[in-house]
Amino acid sequence: MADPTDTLVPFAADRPKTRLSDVLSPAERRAFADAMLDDVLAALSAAGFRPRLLTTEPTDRDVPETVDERPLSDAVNAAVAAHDPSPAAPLAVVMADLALATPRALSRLRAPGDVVLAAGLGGGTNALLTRRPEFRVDYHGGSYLDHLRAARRVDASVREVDSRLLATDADERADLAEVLSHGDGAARDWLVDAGFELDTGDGRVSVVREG
Ligand SMILES: Nc1nc2c(ncn2[C@@H]2O[C@H](COP(=O)(O)OP(=O)(O)OP(=O)(O)O)[C@@H](O)[C@H]2O)c(=O)[nH]1
Ligand SMILES: C[C@H](OP(=O)(O)O)C(=O)O
Repeated sequence: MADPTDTLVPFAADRPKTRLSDVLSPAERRAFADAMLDDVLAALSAAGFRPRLLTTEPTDRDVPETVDERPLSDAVNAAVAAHDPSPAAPLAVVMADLALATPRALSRLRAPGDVVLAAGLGGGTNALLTRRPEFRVDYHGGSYLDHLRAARRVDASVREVDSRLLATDADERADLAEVLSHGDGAARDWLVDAGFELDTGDGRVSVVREG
């Protein structure tokens, strides 16, 4: 087993998954976000990562956590600076809504390189690992390309991890079909218990909610 890799897991505990407001109530969005976080933390631990929540408000989880109310990028960059990453002590950042992430897929973040990036659908950055103290994150608004540029600015080598399992984050209604189709953890169970089913009509599979 590789040395435990310190890993930040950003978690918007106070206002999760607003883009799912069309299908979930505020309480349901928090419950679904918690279920996905359960899955991510389990997969990280199974892969030898040492997670620390970077949360907007305290949680009652048995996981080390840092509470930081600042916007996502500011909070993550402060934690990166405090960690001072190096090849001997890399730092990973893995989003809490990667409902399909497996230990095998997450282990690919340990690829060689100064900065390892796993893209998210829609131009985001769902997971990364940095071995360079100068690298800083810039989330939202097509962050994947921003992170490629940020790596170049500090002359950091980049390894890109092409993984459907890491690229799938549950942001919008259409993503729920991916979780129902391919998930096998708490997030999928939550959707089934909430009455979601696959709608296998013509074209791409979507979801319907019974009851
Ligand atoms: N600590 C912290 N985490 C955040 C913040 N915003 C988002 N996150 C987390 O970062 C990851 C990616 O977040 P997004 O998909 O952009 O936002 P989200 O809150 O999950 O969903 P939306 O509200 O629909 O944008 C998720 O794990 C979020 O919980 C923030 O301001 N602070
Ligand atoms: C955090 C953000 O997620 P998105 O807004 O792309 O879902 C990003 O990956 O830059």
